[in-house]
Amino acid sequence: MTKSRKKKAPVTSEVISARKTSAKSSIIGGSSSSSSSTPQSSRTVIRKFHVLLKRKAQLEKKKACPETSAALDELDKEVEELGGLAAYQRMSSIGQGEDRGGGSEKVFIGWLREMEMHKREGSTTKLRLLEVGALKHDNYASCSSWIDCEPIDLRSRHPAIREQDFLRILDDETLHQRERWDAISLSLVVNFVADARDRGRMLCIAYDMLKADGLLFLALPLPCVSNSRYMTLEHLEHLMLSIGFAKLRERWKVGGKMAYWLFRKCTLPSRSQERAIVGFEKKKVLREGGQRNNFSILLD
Ligand SMILES: C[S@@+](CC[C@H](N)C(=O)[O-])C[C@H]1O[C@@H](n2cnc3c(N)ncnc32)[C@H](O)[C@@H]1O
Repeated sequence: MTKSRKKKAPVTSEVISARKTSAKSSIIGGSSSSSSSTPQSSRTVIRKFHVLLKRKAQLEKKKACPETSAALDELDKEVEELGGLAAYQRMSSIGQGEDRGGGSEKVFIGWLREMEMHKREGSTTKLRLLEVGALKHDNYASCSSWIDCEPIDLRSRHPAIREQDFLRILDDETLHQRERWDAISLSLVVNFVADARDRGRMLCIAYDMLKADGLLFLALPLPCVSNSRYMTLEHLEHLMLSIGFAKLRERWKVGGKMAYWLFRKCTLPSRSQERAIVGFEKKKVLREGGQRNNFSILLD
């Protein structure tokens, strides 16, 4: 008897392999059609994107053959019909505003104020912030007297947003990005990356780019940590520590949609200054149950 496979509900988090040039060109080249902009329709479009782009990322990992290539073309067409990354970004900005009562930056700014970072006001050096995955260019405009923000994204929606793949930022040596930033924001970006090892790599790149004691703001959809087979709040905290990030703040509520953390870059504990990846290089089931999602972050 054949076992009927139950379709898993898509996790809002597991999205596309935007890193890949092929993916980038097809997704970014979207025609920005797409539906109306009610919160409900924006969520539907986002969900459709996530499903399509996750399938695309899975196919891209397969060995090249005519069937795979035809299936990829078909997926590209469907993504294109939805409007490409342009439509995804537009819908994200609508949906997120509604769901969260504004952008994540409000949480981050609140924490920075609590830590009296705004008292840099009047001093000659502003807090240098790299905002990765910026839908808007002016999220931190209200703090421009003490925050100097550089927004970047895979696809820029404004001339002030630099088009840059964060996963490739260190390849460009002319930028001298290493240990240059006081703070980095990764809000709903890590979960956008389809590959678990690329997610880990993203966090390690953030570590390398921060100055000593620099701050990392991380925001994820809560189910990524509250309902994943492979991830718990505690596991995330341990993983971050093994990269070299100590938790300063955390915010989420039971039944909520979002989870936020603030980490401080600390000196790596081992003598060789290498990351301790033991326990984080392979997926391990941490939660049983049928209705779980598969979100994970791996280090190598
Ligand atoms: C869901 S939106 C989140 C936007 C915003 N940060 C927020 O919290 O509302 C994710 C954004 O991250 C961008 N993004 C994803 N991967 C990226 C990467 N590797 N480098 C730069 N931007 C990336 C996407 O293009 C998209 O605009």
